[in-house]
Amino acid sequence: MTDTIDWVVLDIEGTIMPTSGVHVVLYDYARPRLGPWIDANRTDPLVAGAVAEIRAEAGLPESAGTDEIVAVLHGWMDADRKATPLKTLQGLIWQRGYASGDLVSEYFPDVVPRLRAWHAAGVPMAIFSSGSVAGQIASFSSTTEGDLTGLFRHHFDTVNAGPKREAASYAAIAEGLGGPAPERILFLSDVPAELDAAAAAGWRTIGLARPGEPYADADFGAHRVVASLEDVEVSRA
Ligand SMILES: CSCCC(=O)C(=O)COP(=O)(O)O
Ligand SMILES: [Mg+2]
Repeated sequence: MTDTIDWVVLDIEGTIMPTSGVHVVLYDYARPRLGPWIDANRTDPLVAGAVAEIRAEAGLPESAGTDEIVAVLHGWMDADRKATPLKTLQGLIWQRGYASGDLVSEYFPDVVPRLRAWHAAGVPMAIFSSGSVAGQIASFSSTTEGDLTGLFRHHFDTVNAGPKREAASYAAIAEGLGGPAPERILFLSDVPAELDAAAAAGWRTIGLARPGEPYADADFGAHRVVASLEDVEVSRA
């Protein structure tokens, strides 16, 4: 089946990048660098704002030091809690990691050929991920397939759109895309609750159930499900 659409919006983890690429490669890169980054960039408004949010969310007193803040952040990563201030700090650290050559993104093998084909066919694409926009752009700038930043016209995260499991976030993204009819936006994600929220906003949805990924055996309800982007056909006509 070919979906005739105006936009494709893609999730990252589990949809185009293996979960291990985020939870092992990127999280392990961030873990030892969080404390030093906070200490070295205390006056950066992004860092100061993130630290204030972490204190508030975790109920830490003003007197709590970097070690206590980092312990909270490690706990959130262990629990895969994608809290916005954590994603802000990770994104800054990853930006540096990609720029220095420490990090290079790797996607599922079907992803880059498919995205390049859609781009060549004039299909507009955007990303909606819990990873910060800064982290997203950095991750597409240095990949095993070269710089892929030109494939995407927009990037959305939990700051400029909202939580991924709330329909209002998808309505905000539609507005950010210039207000196409919601049924002309196709969202691709591995998480059924995200697909539910997109569908509640009137979007078209396809679930990615990739073998070996955490949501491979999940109940996708009424959402169409594929195992690879090779099984997704889109056109703008
Ligand atoms: C450099 S982008 C890393 C993505 C990320 O941090 C993340 O948590 C992925 O979550 P998603 O919403 O894409 O499943
Ligand atoms: Mg995902």
